[in-house]
Parts: sequence; structure tokens; C-alpha cells
Amino acid sequence: QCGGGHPSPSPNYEDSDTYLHNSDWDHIRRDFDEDEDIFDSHGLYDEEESNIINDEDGHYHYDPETHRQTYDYEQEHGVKIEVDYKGSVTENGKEDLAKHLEIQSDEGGSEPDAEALEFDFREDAEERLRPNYALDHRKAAKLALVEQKVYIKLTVISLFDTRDQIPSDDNCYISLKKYLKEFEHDTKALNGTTGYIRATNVTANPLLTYRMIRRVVSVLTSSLMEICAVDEKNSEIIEAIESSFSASNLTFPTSIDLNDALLGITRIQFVYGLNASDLRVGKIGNLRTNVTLSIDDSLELANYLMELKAYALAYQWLTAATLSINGVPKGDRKSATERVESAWETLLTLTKLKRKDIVHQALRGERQEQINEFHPYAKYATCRGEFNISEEDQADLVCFLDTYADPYWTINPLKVELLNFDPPLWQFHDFISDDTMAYIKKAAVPMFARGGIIHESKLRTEYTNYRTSMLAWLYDHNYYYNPDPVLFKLNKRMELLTGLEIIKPKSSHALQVVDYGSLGGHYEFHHDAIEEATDWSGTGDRIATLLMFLSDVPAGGYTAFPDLGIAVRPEKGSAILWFPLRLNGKADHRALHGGCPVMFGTKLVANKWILHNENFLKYQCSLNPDV
Ligand SMILES: O=C(O)CCC(=O)C(=O)O
Ligand SMILES: [Fe+2]
Repeated sequence: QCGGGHPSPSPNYEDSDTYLHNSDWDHIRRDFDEDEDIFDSHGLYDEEESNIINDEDGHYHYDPETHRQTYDYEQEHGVKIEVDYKGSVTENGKEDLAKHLEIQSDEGGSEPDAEALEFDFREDAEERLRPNYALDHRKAAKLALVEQKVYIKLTVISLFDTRDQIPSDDNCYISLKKYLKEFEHDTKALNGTTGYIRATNVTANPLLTYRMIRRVVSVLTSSLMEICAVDEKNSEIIEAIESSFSASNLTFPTSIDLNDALLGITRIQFVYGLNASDLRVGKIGNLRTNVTLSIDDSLELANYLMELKAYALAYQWLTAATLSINGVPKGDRKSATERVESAWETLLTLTKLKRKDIVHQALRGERQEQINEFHPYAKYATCRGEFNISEEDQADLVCFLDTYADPYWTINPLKVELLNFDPPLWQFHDFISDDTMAYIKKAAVPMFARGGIIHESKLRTEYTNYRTSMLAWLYDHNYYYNPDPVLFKLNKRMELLTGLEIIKPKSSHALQVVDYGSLGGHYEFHHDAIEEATDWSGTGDRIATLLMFLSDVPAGGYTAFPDLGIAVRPEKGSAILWFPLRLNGKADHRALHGGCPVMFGTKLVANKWILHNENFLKYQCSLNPDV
């Protein structure tokens, strides 16, 4: 048995390394009052500053003294914006953008590429840098901490306010009670934990993260705040909520965040074929969690799915909502039943069916292929661990300790496993040390911003549901400016492993660190090769990908190769290697791959793409169109 490769059943999440790390809390804690005693510190705060890598001629500039960060569009777009370390565009940044746009419109008909002109820099910066509560589990952890403060303040208000003077039908008071109850609903699932521990528990579990975002968006900030704001006498309540957010420099999550969360849950449900009835009681694939979803959680999902015309999934959530009615206290049952009934009516109208007991029958064949971003369900078989490697192919696979490739490996041999013979796909166990992983993470976390994909114009990045993750570039090969000893050593190790140039300028991309969060973050199937190699940055195309897993993932998150019928379960410290480009310069379509949605826990990886021009002697191209 080779150890890695083909996934075995998911481990228990509590044993795995899924939670936020000590160094993450540096960045989270900076925003919080430290004397708040609701936070159990558990030694989570680690003062030591990391050796942040400056990107001297690239896009990012990070100043570890001031924690100021700028994002520099100069190379690509002739514009530079300033952002602060929390990822917001600063006032200076906004002015720079405004000036740039003015200049462009003044110049009227002059040259710049039509695509670049059309491109809205402000929108791009706002999208890339907006606080993203569904994709960014660190942001979600901050929200969990703030919400806890809000809860405590509101509880105090509800207990010590002059209660006898408040009529029992006061709407503000009713919403307040409802909100407190919704918050407390999760206490059991979170084993009564508070502070940072609670926050990590919330953010590892997509159902709890979804519940939190929905609770804050639809209960706390819309219904409660709107209802209470109409009367001056409730100002204490509004003040308690607003000040908790502003003291922590946190903006309110919005309906965009709620939509991202709904999409995340939907994606997990769809890709892994999970039933709403299981999710409703906290069962996520093989994992059992204590979470229960409320009627409103289920209804919100049902309504969202009806908008997507995903009626079969909506049907499941309406059934789940109906099942939840029994658990509702007598007094609230009538209104709950009405809300569920009205959603059923909507489904019947939209599907043009007359009775709800025939909806399921009618939708059985639908299988959801048509939902917007979703591709046929069958395509995700590898993500679900349904493999189809023949015994014959398996016989080619080996694992061994490599001490021969280079004398470097003699003392500490490389643990090699061949996962596929042709095209080759390798896994190297224990490739990267815990210290190096911690170092990379510490450098990357403050620079995380939403990851995108290269727009077809190749001129810019676009942000789509095709790839949902937070991302940072570490400019590890700028050793002329800032030789970083740790990353230099890692790159050297990669060179000895691949036999390719990685450290020379332009021989590889900067190290791309990607965090998929915990709410269904994924990267759709794609090719790493860009193909129009000659036009592309003067570097040549991507010939090899070395993907390092910096975390285990308790459920989901495999790197899947659908055409090979193989998926690799993230194993912390291991790396996989494959070749996106054929020797004839075309993408090797067999190397199609993607990052499957994270079902539970968080997924962190680092990517090294090795480029052709500096490697043309070592990875020789061929005129034979068939190779
Ligand atoms: O995260 C993964 O499993 C795949 C990542 C990937 O394919 C990429 O970043 O190009
Ligand atoms: Fe990729």
C-alpha cells in the first residue's frame, strides 16, 4: 500500500488539521479588543512577526511595519491602487482609480485596448478585495467573534431592560428574542464553546457558516435592525449592534454574501449528491455533526434554488422545511406552516404542476443538469471518489523511496508514488516540512484576496463562480531583490525533484497560495496550459504543475482528474506533479483537472507552475503533432 493516492474514507474531522492556525489569529485578533473576556486565549496569539516577502517588481507591496499593502496595476493597466492590510481600497486608492478613469475618457478615441477600456478597475478592485464572508473563513471567523459580542450585549439588554413596560407584541422585542433564540440554537452543535474556539468550529462547518451568514443578513441586520430602528426607544439595541461591528472594523455581510453561502451549500449538495434531509440534521457525507438547520434555513435554500430553476433540489429543501415544522414550538407553528405552504405554492406554480405529491415524481429525471454554473452531475464522479481505473492500469503503479535521482536525496529519500502512468501523475509524500508550510501560510494570509481566472482576452483576471477561493502570490523567485532563504530552499528542492529550472527569473510563476475556505470553495475543471504561449508574458506556457497540499481536508476537496478517473485526497505536506503541456505545444487534454468543493474543514494549497522558455532545453518541444 502506497499510503496516499486513492482516497480512503474521510477521517474524523476533530483529528485533523482543519482549524485556523495560531498565526492566523494574529491577523484576526489585531481587530479585536483584547480585554474582552469572552475570548479564551488558549495561547493562540503568537507575537512573532513573519518575514513577509516583498514583491519588488510585481503587483503587491506589503510593509510589515505598517501592515500597509498596495496593489499595483502598473504593469498590466498603467494604474496603481492602494489597499490597506484588511483588503479595503484606501481613499488614496480610490482617487488614483478615479483619476485614471478620467484620463481614459478624456483621451477619448486614443489607443488603449478596447477590452482594457471596458474594464472597470474600480469594480474589479471592489470585487477582489471585498470582505468575503462565504469564501474567506478568516473573515467568517471574525464575523463569528463579532456576532458573539452582539449576542452578549443583546442578551444583557433583553434581561435588564425595563421589561414590564414593553408590550409582549412589540415587534422589535419579538425580533430580538427570535434572533437570540437562533443564535442559541447552535450552542449544542458547538459544544458550548466560546470565543476563538467557537469561531473555528463555526468556520470549519459549512452548515454553521451558512447559518451564521443567514442569521446575520436576514435576521439581525435586516429584520431586527429595520424593525427596531423605527422607534427611538430601541436605540440601545441598534447601538449595541453597530458599535460591535465598527469596533472590530467589520462591515455587515450583505445579500451578496448570503448568495455566495447559498451557492456554496448548493454546490456541495449537488456535486456530492447529498440529500437535504441529511443536511438538515447535520449529516455531511460521512460526517455527522450536531447542527440542525431551521425551517428558515431550508426555506431560504428552497427559494434560492427556485430562482435558479433547480426545482428538484428546491423540492428536497421544501420537504426538509416541512419536516422541521414538528420541531417548532406551538406558538410559532402557525406562521411557520404558512411560510412553508406559500413556498410550496410557488414551486407548484413554477413547475406548472397541480399537486405537491406528484412534483417529486415529475422532477425525478431532471438531475439538475441545467442549473446555471453546474455541468452534468456525472462529471463530478471523480470528486465523489467513484474511480474507474482498470486492474491492468493499476499494475503499472508503483511507490518507492528515491535515493538515486540526485545525491541530495540520499540521506532523506523522496517518497514517490506513481498515481498514473500515462500521462504521468506523481505524488511525493512529506515533500514539504511543517515549518515551511507554516512560513508560507504566515506570509500569504495578510495578502489574501479573491482569486480569479484569466479572462479570455488574457489581459485581466475575472472573478466567477468557476473558481471560489482566496489567493496570494509569494514572489519567491525575486531572489535578486529579496533572497528569501526558506522559499529559496523549497524552490531548490523542487528543482532537484523535477530536473527543471524554477529559480531563474521567468522560469516559473511566483508561488500561488490558495485557500478554498470551508463553504464549498472549488476550482472547476480546467487546463493549466494557456496555449497561446508565444503571446504570453514572454515566458512560454506552463509545462509542469507542482501542487503542494498545505492542509488535510476532512471531507471533499480532492484534486480530480476526470479523464484519468483519478482524484487525489489532499494530504498535508505532500505534493503532486503533472504536465499540462504536450511536447507539441498543445494542452494535454488528459490533464484536465479541478479542485473539488470542500465539504468540511478548510483547504490550503500552494501551486508552482513551471514555464517553458527557460526550460526549452530540458523540456524539448517536438514537431511531431502526435506527442
Ligand atoms: O486545488 C486544487 O486541487 C487544484 C488547483 C488547481 O488546479 C489550480 O490552481 O490550477
Ligand atoms: Fe489547475
